[in-house]
Amino acid sequence: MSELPNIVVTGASGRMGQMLIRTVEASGKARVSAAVERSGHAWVGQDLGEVMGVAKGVVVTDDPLEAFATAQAVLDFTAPAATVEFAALAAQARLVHVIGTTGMEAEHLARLEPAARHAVIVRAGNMSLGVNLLVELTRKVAQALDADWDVEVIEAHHRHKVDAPSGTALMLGEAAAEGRGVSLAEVSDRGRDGITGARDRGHIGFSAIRGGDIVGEHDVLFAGEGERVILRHVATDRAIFARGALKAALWGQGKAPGEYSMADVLGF
Ligand SMILES: NC(=O)C1=CN([C@@H]2O[C@H](COP(=O)(O)OP(=O)(O)OC[C@H]3O[C@@H](n4cnc5c(N)ncnc54)[C@H](O)[C@@H]3O)[C@@H](O)[C@H]2O)C=CC1
Ligand SMILES: O=C(O)C1=N[C@H](C(=O)O)C[C@H](O)C1
Repeated sequence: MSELPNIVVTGASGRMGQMLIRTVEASGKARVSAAVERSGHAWVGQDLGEVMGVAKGVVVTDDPLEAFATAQAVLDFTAPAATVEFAALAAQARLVHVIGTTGMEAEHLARLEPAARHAVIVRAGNMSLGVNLLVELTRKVAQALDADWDVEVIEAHHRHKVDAPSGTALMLGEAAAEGRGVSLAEVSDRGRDGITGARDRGHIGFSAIRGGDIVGEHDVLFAGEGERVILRHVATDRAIFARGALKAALWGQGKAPGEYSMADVLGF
């Protein structure tokens, strides 16, 4: 019997699910004890050793309750409706729930609150070290520059991405708004089209590009009169998100119940 922490990966067959399984198994710090997919998915009932060539003996299940029963953490990069269901079950089992899922609306976030009263949740729209550093830099630059500098967050992702702006773009927009001491909800400009009128001073704009296999690129543009400052992160490998998620799962062990961010995990 292994002494390593048991980790469940939900959305096992997904782009991130597969990366998470490989990262956990290669880490030597934890083991994949269960893998969950949605009912009806072709992977349900299959051994990971057969479908992925790693974690032999782990049979993909569509029963999260059973999967969570013997684990210490769950890495969840799926979809908002699934994530809120997993949060309730993870709280019952007192697992650390690492949530990478983006596109969460207010009603989804509200459903995390009762779960966070009983268990540790670490949630971030981006789990990479570089992006979380960029968030801190964005807050600082926004603090230093006044509203004569227009802030625009520009992101690019692969053609399969279903939500926009990206979770990362929203984190960056929030950081810029915090730096300026304003509420993002009041100054956010999303999806300009047609005769929009001139740009409002102090607003924070968002633009989303979707195409090909782009892993994830984010620019925060501060556009002033006669000069521009651009902060940029480019992801070339999904392993950066998986490494952050595993770090969060290990960090969360023994912490008091509550919702935490990657900034907490990284000590920023
Ligand atoms: N926070 C971060 O660092 C990152 C977050 N993401 C986010 O992670 C999410 C997933 O991204 P991808 O892996 O690219 O998507 P994907 O579509 O490749 O994978 C999602 C997986 O979740 C599964 N799923 C959906 N509902 C389920 C349910 N009820 N039970 C079990 N499995 C279920 C799907 O079958 C699919 O295999 C997205 O919201 C994305 O934005 C992606 C990369 C990094
Ligand atoms: O869907 C993706 O792929 C990604 N999603 C996250 C987001 O919405 O920001 C993180 C990363 O950019 C990749």
